[in-house]
Amino acid sequence: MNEPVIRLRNLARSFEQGGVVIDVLRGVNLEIAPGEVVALLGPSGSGKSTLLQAVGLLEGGFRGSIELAGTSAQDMDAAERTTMRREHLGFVYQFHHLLPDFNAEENVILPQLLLGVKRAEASERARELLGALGLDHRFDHRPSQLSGGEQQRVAVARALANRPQLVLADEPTGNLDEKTSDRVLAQFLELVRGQGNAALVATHNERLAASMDRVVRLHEGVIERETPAAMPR
Ligand SMILES: Nc1ncnc2c1ncn2[C@@H]1O[C@H](COP(=O)(O)OP(=O)(O)OP(=O)(O)O)[C@@H](O)[C@H]1O
Repeated sequence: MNEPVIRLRNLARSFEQGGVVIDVLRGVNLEIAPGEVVALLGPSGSGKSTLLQAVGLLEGGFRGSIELAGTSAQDMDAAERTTMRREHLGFVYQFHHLLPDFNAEENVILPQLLLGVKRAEASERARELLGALGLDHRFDHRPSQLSGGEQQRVAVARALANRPQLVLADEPTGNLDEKTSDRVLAQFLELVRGQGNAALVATHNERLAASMDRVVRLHEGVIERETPAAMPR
């Protein structure tokens, strides 16, 4: 079997608030194979965002182990985590977090420049992705000049620009109306599959989840159920 892009072992995270300790993640075990698209379902407060933050190497304070692309995140310092994120991960959030002073194309070019890609090549890649998402006519629009669905599609293009091995999406279309949300998500999944990226997508949408390769359900900080059966370990 191919080496998983991500391997979580006994991942745990607690928060202390007002002297009370809340165990949000209580021993999560999860592996995602290259190119596998996984839905992360669970009631509000079950720890989906916390799990995505851990996998995205965005926050410390976790117990257990995280291996990304065969490398343990345990001993990485902040600079190494940033490099891992840039090289291996793409992020799509509920709110697009695009840079307001840059146009759509520039927002997709920037993460590539940070990896040392030449401007002309980065521009070509940005246009190819934006074009695939139906935004040919929006290259030079700033985020404020785009609709919510268009903004989110630019965010999708940005997340995929560096061909990440794993795309992390946290309720990626949660702030859009249902029809737009369905359309953007379908495009997102099509692109992810077309490029062979693996993805972990937190969502409340059961129908959408059912269209992915695997559904993982988080309940009170542990993975309660997986459909279809988990990969053999
Ligand atoms: N920095 C923090 N300090 C204290 N508690 C936190 C912190 N971050 C998250 N929590 C708590 O952890 C729990 C899980 O939060 P999380 O955002 O991971 O859930 P979620 O499954 O993503 O929920 P939703 O579907 O509503 O987005 C919540 O009870 C939340 O209050």
